[in-house]
Amino acid sequence: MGILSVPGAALAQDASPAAAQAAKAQTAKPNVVVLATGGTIAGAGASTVNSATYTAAKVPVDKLLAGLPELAQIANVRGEQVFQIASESFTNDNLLTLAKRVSQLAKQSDVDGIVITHGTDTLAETAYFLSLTVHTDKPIAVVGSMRPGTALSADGALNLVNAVSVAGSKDARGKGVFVTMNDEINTARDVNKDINIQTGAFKSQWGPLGMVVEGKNYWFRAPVKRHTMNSEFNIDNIDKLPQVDIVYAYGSVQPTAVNALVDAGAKAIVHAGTGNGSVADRMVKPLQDARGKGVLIVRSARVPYGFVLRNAEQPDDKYDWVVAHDMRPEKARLLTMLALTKGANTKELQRMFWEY
Ligand SMILES: NC(=O)CC[C@H](N)C(=O)O
Repeated sequence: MGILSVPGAALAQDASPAAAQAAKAQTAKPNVVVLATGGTIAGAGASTVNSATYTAAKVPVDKLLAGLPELAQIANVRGEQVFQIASESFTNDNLLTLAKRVSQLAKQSDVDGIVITHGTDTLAETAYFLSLTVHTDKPIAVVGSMRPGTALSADGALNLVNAVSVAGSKDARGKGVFVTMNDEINTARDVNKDINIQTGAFKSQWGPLGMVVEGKNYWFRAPVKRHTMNSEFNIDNIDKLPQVDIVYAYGSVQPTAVNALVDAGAKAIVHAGTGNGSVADRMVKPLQDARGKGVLIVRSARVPYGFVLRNAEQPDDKYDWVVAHDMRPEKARLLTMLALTKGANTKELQRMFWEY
């Protein structure tokens, strides 16, 4: 019998073997908490043809869950409204609040898995932050949608059902934090929003871990990088994140932004370089000067795929710079902030970029 066809609790009154089995299946259902933060998955548009023109973060979590009776067949689900915002407005404080709540819930014996509903714009950042900071082997699935629930072919309902299904499954334990959208199970570390108008928006350059179909997970690989239980960062011990900013490279770029950010107190600057993390000739000295003032310099690339090699393009050893490996600038920023909470130097930060 498929997981979606387990009979309801009402049968538990009946003493027949089938009813007893059904009652057992009922009590054996995992307990999954859905933490809602907003985004399109909680969005609403004026008409069914509004797939891209709508207001995000409108529908409260209880209404979202009530609209999906399928969830009750998979898990005992309850919701909590943590925020109701569009994810481009997420702040470091939002990350801390959310991760601390996830960590608290993960410690509860009556919680088997956690789902976070989230706007898609910064969803991959939040997922990576959770995978770096929450110490648990319980599955955490971060999910959003590309179309509001009011649109034709809305994707949120199935994405959410799949997220609950993955978060409630035993075979997802110990595999970290996932992004479950468009039937794929991607690992938080690798996944990014690569398309801004289609439902297949989330991609990992190293491929998905697996797929979830009709309530069953099909795994093809597992993450090899450090996460959750094996992370040296623990959200329970982090109350503040340092200022780390990103400087974007482009033709004719000038040092204005780097200098302003150093003056504004940035503790590290992630340089989103061209190509293989290359740095314009006129930017090298300002970045070296920033490093001279104690600011960490992380060389990443604005190119979405591939990775940045140490001492290629720039003499990182000589300048005491760090390379972000395959981390996109916005994810490199998160790891750098966390490293700084531990007082990491450039050598330690570089080690972290290889390991996480
Ligand atoms: N598809 C979405 O969720 C995008 C909506 C909004 N920009 C957000 O990230 O919350």
